[in-house]
Amino acid sequence: MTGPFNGEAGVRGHRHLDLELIDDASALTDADPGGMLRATASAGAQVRESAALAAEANLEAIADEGRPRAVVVAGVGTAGRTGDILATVAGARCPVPVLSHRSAGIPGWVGVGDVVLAVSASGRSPEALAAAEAAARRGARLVAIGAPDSDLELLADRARAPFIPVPRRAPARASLWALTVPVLLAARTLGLVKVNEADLAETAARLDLDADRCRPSLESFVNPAKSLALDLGNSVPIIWGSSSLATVAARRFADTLSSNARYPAVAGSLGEANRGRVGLLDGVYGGLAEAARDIFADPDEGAADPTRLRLVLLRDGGLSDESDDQGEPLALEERRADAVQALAERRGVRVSVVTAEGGSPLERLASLVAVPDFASIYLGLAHGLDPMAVPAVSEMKELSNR
Ligand SMILES: O=P(O)(O)OC[C@H]1O[C@](O)(CO)[C@@H](O)[C@@H]1O
Repeated sequence: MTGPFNGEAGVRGHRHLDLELIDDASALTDADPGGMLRATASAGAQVRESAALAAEANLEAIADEGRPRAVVVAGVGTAGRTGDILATVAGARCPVPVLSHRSAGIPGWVGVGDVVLAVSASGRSPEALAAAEAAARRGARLVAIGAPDSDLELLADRARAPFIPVPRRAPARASLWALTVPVLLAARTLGLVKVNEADLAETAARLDLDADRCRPSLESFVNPAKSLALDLGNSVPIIWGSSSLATVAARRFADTLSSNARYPAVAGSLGEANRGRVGLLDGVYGGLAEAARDIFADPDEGAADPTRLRLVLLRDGGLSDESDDQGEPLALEERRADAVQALAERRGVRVSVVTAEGGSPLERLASLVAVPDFASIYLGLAHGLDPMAVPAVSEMKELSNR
């Protein structure tokens, strides 16, 4: 079926990629009525704004009792991703465990001596609310991060816990940076992560620069997000990160591909994939599909192009300390990334590479997130989808809350 699909739940879209739309800035704006492109372009501003908002919260209160036993970041979806970001930015040298907790409440062992960061963009996810309540009840130190005037703020007030507001900007995935910066700054107050003012300023500047390079008025041959979207069109993306930092970016890309473009994606760490999932390159959507493809076939004569993988390799290349046993040596990560590219190319599987830029881990992460974020939106728009509204998510909430 290539025509538009109008489902019961207001699902619209088409299987083919609308190549003309991609390079028509005003058509792109019309196809994005909720302003997802604009919201995503605010990433740099989010970093600056949330750093200022965090400075106004009384975060020092959580440092009075000294270093915690563990930090639990409680939240789901994008809010949950901020815990992964904290863990990777804190790195292998982080003196205490950092746990991303993605279901309701908090683990049984959490109590006095631990810190719980309850994160929810809307300030009303049952998971984050239950975590905040449980943390207060068990005497753990609590910081709440979410929408102002929300249930979460109320809970924080009641528990006399610091609250950092996240200006409302639906949907949550468009607020990644507004959610992440308060999490990092709370952890910095506890002495767990090194993020200084220059790192924040440079990260914000990097996000601004990438938003400019990915703007709708810039055509696909010079716009890295549009060209990545075109690379991925009608493929099954496999996204592997070369380092732990790049793996967080890979998982974020899978999140935005599924929500903005409604594409399935396999995402993970190359360090782990090379012991198993790398076998996908040999399989029915990998080498076998490439071998069966007739490059001279005329698509107008009904020759079906098999569904194929597209490998997206997120390469970090950041400085890692090879003088001790903290984390993996950079040379090994780089060798693995070169190897998987060679493996894909030998099988005819096409590869897109995004390479991190910048000095600090936060800026490098930003450089691996920004272009893929925009690419997922352009890909959704090219299929006639509204990247902002995901009917299946609303329908799921409605059906499961009955
Ligand atoms: O950050 P919140 O508002 O708690 O929402 C959690 C998740 O739930 C969703 O709103 C979907 O229901 C996601 O978009 C979001 O990441």
